[in-house]
Amino acid sequence: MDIRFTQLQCRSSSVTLAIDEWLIASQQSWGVFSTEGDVGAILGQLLTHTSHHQPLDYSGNITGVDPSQVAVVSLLAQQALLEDILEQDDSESLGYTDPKTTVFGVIYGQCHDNAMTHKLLQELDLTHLSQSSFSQLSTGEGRRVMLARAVATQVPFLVLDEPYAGLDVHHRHTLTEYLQQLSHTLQILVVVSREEDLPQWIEHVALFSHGKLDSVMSKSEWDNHPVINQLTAQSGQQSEELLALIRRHRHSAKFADPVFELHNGRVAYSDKVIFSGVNWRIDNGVHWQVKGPNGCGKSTLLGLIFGDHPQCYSNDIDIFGKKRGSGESIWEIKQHIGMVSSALHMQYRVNCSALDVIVSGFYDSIGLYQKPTQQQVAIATEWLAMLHMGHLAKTAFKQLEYGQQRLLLIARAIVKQPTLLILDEPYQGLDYLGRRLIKNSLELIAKEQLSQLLYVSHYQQDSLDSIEHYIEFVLDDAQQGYRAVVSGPTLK
Ligand SMILES: Nc1ncnc2c1ncn2[C@@H]1O[C@H](COP(=O)(O)OP(=O)(O)OP(=O)(O)O)[C@@H](O)[C@H]1O
Repeated sequence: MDIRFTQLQCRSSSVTLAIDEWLIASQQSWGVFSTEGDVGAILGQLLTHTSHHQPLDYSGNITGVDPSQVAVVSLLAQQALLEDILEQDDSESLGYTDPKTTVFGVIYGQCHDNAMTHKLLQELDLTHLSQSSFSQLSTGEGRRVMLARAVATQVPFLVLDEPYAGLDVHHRHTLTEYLQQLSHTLQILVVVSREEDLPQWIEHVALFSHGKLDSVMSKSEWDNHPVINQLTAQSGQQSEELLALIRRHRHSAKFADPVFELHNGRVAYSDKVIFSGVNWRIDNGVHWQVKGPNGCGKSTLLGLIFGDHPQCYSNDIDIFGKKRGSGESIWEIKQHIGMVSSALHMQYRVNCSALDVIVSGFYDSIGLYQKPTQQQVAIATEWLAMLHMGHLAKTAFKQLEYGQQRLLLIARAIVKQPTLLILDEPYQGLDYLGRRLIKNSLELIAKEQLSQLLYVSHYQQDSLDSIEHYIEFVLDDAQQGYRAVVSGPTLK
C-alpha cells in the first residue's frame, strides 16, 4: 500500500495528532518514535477506521489505505479482547463445563486454518500454551498471542503499537528477527516509545514530538539524532517537581520488621507447577526487584503479597507482623500497599472520572464510592496537573488512551504514600516523557525511603540505582517449575 497523509489534524477528547505530509511507500516498513502522546493508538484507529471510544474527528487526507487490509496490535486492543473474552466465557458459564477461550481458539478464529495456527503457535513460542485459557495468560504471553492473531488475519499491513511491551529479553530478541522476516512479505509500522526498541533492520523512521510529525529520516540518521538527550534533560526537572509534591504530603508510619515473609512458597494449577520452594523475606526499608522470564510467576508472587491471588491462603505468609489467614481483613493489609499492574489495569473497568481514579487510591477501591475530603481532592488535583492531565479531570477513565490510564493508576498507587509500593511493569503504555518522569520519581521515592519498592521490569534500562536486592526466578530442571534465587548486599 502507498499510504499518504496530507495536512492531517486529528483531535479526540484526550489526544491530538498532526501530520503535514507523510508518505509510506508500498513495500516500506517504518519505525515510529513518539516522545509524547499515544501516537500508535491514533495511527491504528485512523488506518483501520475503528475507534475504541468516540469516532475520531479529523481534517485533511489519508489516501491509499484499505482499512480492511490493516491489522493493529496494541495494549488497548489486547485489553478490549480480554474484556470481550471474559464476558463471553462468563455468559457461557451456566453450562456444566468450564468455558474458556483458548490460545489456539483466539488465533484459529482469525484464519480458520489448522496448519497456519500451529505454525504461528510455534513461531511465537506459544505451543505449550495452546490449550491455556487466554484470560489467564501472563502479560508477555498475551502480547505474543496478540501478534500471532494479527498475523493470522493475513492482511498485508500491520500496525504494531509497542509490540515489545511486556516481553522478556529473550522474546524481544526473537520478535525482532521474526518481524524482520515478516517485513519481507508485508508492510509493518512499528511504533515505540523506547529508542532501544526500534529494530535495527528498520530503514525509515518517523519522529513524532508532542503529537506532531516532526521529521522523517533514515535509521542511521536516527541513531545520531539528539532528541533523546534533549528529552532526558527535560524530564529531570519535572521529576523534582513531582517529588516536591510527594514530600509535601508525606507522613510516617511504623511497621513490623520484616514487612513480609514467605516460607516454602508454592503456586500450582491442575496442569502445572509455576514455582515452588520459594523462601523470601522483605526487611524494613529494603527495595526489591523481581526478575525472570515471561510466565515464571513474578505477578503471581506479587499477588501473594497483595492478597488477591487465590493461593495466598494456602501459602505460609507473614505480612506486616501478622500471619496471613489469622483473621486480618484484606483491607487492613491493602491500606498499606499501593499497586500498579496489568491485572489491576484490567480490573479497573468502572467508569469514573480521571480525578476520581486518583482519589480512589486513598480508599483502595476500584471506582470511588465515598465522599472524599477536600484535602484528598486537592492532592489528587495537584497530581493531575503534574501529569499534564489537569484538563482531563472530568473525562471518564475509559475515554482516555491506555498510557494516560496507566499514569492515573500509578498516581493512584502513590497518592496515599503506602509502606509497600508494588510496581509490576508500571511503564507499559507510557510515552517516553511519561516513563522518564515516573522512573525518576520512583528513584527519588526509593532513595528517600518514602515507600518501599517491589519492582518488575524486563528492561535493563529501567533498573533503579536504589534497588540492590533481587529475587530472580530460574527454571529448575530437577523440580517442576521455577525456583527463586535471592541476592543483595545484606544477604549471604
Ligand atoms: N488460572 C490459571 N491456570 C493455569 N495457569 C495459570 C493460571 N493463571 C496464571 N497461569 C499461568 O501462570 C504463569 C505465571 O504467570 P505470571 O503472570 O505470574 O507470570 P509473569 O512472570 O508475571 O510473566 P510476564 O513477564 O509475562 O508478566 C503463566 O504461565 C500463566 O499462564
